[in-house]
This record gives sequence, structure tokens and C-alpha cells, in this order.
Amino acid sequence: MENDDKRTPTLREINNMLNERLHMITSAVPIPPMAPPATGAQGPTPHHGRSKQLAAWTAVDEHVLPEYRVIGIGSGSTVPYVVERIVSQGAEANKDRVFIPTGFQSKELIVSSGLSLGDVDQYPTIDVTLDGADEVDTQLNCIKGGGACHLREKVLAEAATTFILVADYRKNVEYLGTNFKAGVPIEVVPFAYAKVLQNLHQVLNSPKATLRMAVAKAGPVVSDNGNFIIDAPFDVERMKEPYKIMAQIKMLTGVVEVGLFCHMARAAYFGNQDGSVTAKWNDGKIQEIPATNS
Ligand SMILES: O=C(CO)[C@H](O)[C@H](O)COP(=O)(O)O
Repeated sequence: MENDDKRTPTLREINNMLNERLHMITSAVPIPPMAPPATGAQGPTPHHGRSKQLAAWTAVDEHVLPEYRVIGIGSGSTVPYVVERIVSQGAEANKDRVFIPTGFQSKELIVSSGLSLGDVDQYPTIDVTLDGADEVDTQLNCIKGGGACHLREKVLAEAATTFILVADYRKNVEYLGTNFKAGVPIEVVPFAYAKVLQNLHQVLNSPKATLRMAVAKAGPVVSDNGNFIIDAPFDVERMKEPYKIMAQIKMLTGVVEVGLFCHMARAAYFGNQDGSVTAKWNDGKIQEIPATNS
């Protein structure tokens, strides 16, 4: 905008000038395309990546059936391998499907993979949900919430006719708390976090319970739902009864959801370091699927 006389420009002229400058900036700087999800398909991956990929591919091949139309996608670093295997089923297989996310990362993964996005309020019943886990015991009870997504993950796990876990060998344990020492993730409303912490310390005897602080941000982690996360460690003896602990925590006022998923999974697939996959079923069956050359 040229102002050839010395009069004060009108608000409309200032607004036009700002719009012109904004257009210049945005049109000059192309928005880079969304990077494809980090998957193991493009080449060598660390052991855990390969183990995660094996678990995910095996689970998809077994449980994402051609007739399934509504599919829940979990969160974390294993589910990108789930999505890559689903995409590899082909456009024809996926064109009539809708994919339900469990948070921001899950949603971006679905969209950037070119799959149709839906929401659990549109599709309250899901054919199959596939998700990662922080640790899984012999009864397929699991700790989830390492990535602070367990509220939406539990909603989709419950909404699914079949809920499947995929993980690398480190998550396959006899009792919860064996390897995953951070504690049970608990989503709480920010207003009540101090009270929940006090009750965990003094009533439920988890003296090391702490508010999860962010790394790349000052202050606490904030979930996709605008809540805080508390991590509450319990001794292994108590973790042998995860349902009991989950119920006790859930009763604390201010708790939104607890990262213990009990009696929910149909099966869990663990990628092993030797390239084999261990499949554990909720009826106690255990399958050892040998490594292939793929
Ligand atoms: O519960 C979760 C996020 O809240 C994740 O599924 C869980 O933390 C496992 O993540 P990863 O696949 O990266 O090991």
C-alpha cells in the first residue's frame, strides 16, 4: 500500500497492507509435505524397530480381515508399522474402510498414510483396534500410557470387537512392573492433580508417584484432552493384581483414566530378536511363529 500523502492511513488501508504482506509471506514459503511415518520399511532398523515391525505385520495379517470396515489405530512407535502393513493391503482393500485415531499422533499417521479418518463418536463400534503397550503380563493385562494417550486408547479398546496388542520382546513379561519402572500412567484433571498425588502417596501407598513433567516444554505434560499425567509405581507384588490397583486408582476423585488395561486384549504379538514372533492369546494359548526370510 502506498500512502503518497501525509495523512494517517485508515484502518481499512492498514488492514489491506497487512493482508498483502501476509499473502506475500505465505505464498513465498511453500508448506513442506507431511513426512511419511517413520517405518522400518525403508531399510535397516534397530532391533526394537524390526521386532516392532514383525509384531505389527503379523498381527495385521491375522486380524485385519478383508470384511472389516472400522479399524482403531493406537499410539506410539509400533503402530506406524501396523498402518504401513494395512496400507500394503492395497487401495481396493482400504477404500471402504474408516480409521479411528487415539490421539494427535495417531490421527496424523492415518491422514499422512492416505487412509480415511473417522471418529469414535461416529463409529462407536469398531471391528478391530490395534495398539502398542508398555508392558504385557501373562494374562494380557497391560500397562499403557507411556505416551500419555491411554484415555482415548482405552475408549477404542473397549469399543472394539477385537483388541490386539503389538510390541517388541521387551514388553513381554510375567508380571507388570518388571521392566517398565516408570509406574502406572494416570490421567488426571489439572485442578485435582495435587490431591490425587497426596492420595496415591498416603492412601494407596505409592510414595514415588510423580507428576509427569515435559521435556521440550516448561511444566507438566498435557494430554490430547488437556489433562495432566501422574506416574505411580507400585511394588511387583501388588502389580500381580493389576485389576485391583486399577479399581482403587479409578476411585480417586480427579482421576480421568488409568493406564492399566485388564481383561481387554484378545491377543498380544511380540517381535523377538531372532526374527520370530510370539503370539499370546487371552485363552492362554501361546504360538511361536518362526522367523521368515522376509
Ligand atoms: O500406550 C501408549 C501411549 O499412551 C503406547 O501404545 C505405548 O506407550 C507403547 O508405545 P510404543 O509402541 O512406542 O512402545
